[in-house]
Amino acid sequence: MADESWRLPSSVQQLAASTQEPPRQYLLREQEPLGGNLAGTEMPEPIPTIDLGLLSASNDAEEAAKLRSALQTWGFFKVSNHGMETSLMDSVMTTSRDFFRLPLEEKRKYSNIIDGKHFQMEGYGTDQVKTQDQRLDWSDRLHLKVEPEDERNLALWPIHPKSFRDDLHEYTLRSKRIKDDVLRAMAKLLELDEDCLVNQFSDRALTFARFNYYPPCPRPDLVLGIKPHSDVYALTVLLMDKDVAGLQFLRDGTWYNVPAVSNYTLLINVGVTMEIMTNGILKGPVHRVVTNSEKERISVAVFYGLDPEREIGPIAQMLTEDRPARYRKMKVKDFLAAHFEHFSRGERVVDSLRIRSRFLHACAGKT
Ligand SMILES: O=C(O)CCC(=O)C(=O)O
Ligand SMILES: [Fe+2]
Repeated sequence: MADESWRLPSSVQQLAASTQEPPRQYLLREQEPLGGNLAGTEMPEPIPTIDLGLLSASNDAEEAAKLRSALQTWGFFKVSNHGMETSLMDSVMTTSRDFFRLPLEEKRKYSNIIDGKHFQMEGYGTDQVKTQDQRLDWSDRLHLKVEPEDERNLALWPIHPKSFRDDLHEYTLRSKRIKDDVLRAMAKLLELDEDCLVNQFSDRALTFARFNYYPPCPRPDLVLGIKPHSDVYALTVLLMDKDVAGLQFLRDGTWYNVPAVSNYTLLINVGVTMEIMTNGILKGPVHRVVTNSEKERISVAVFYGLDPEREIGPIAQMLTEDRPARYRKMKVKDFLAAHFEHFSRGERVVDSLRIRSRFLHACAGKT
């Protein structure tokens, strides 16, 4: 039988502890589609920061203008005055760190590989390896479905550290309020009904939490923590490591470093689902994570997606005669499956959904 062991890469954390030479599958190729130089450029301005309290309580015009500019220029921004206590963010970070410090056998109880061979989206491990020549990321992760709540697979929710489950539950309740406030502010900017975007997320909508762990890497010049991608869901709320930087966003062909700041930061970014729903007005920015030779790094991402059983496509209120649908409709679960195929090849799923411009012109010409 053919050797299929390449489908089951070892934990990167374990690899990092035992090697000075990352294996070939982790190394950047000569021709990288989105640039092989991993040293990013400093952002030309501080990360745009939106006072969410001010924006949602009084619809402050200055904050709304800042949000518009952040969305147009970067597709991501930091939120302040968001109602999430520092102690909760600290707890989530500490619990995440404690989880990754557990012995491998303990973490493997939550493995994303079933029966030693089948990959599932949820659980502890690495990304799915689909082809033998796929470039691998220098990170491990724990990926959990948080909503719908009745679909939580608690067998994959760690019981050590003890506070893990409660912290995650509490954290995602708070994070949901932030997501709703951001969606309302975005709807206003787009001149939609205030609840138009919030209402796209029914009680069957998906929420995932992903705990990313990047061990120190002996070759940060050649190895990425996460390959370039746009997040597939609608919105991401990212809790960043306050001590170690690594995240970079691509803008006009340049990779910009998101600096680490000394207190906990919640970064919000648009994902491809939102790009499609807004008919391309909002863009899911491409980002990646670089590695660090000395320090480990942790981030916690909460992803907000739609009900997998519904269709994804531009929302009706975003379409006009001058701006017909740019993306074809598709069932959300098929769209997500297509995304994971594209991601493993370092491509963006949204490009495959685009309605070709010739067709667009033909539609625009119709009365
Ligand atoms: O670790 C980070 O800062 C970003 C992680 C990320 O891009 C993701 O989980 O999709
Ligand atoms: Fe991401």
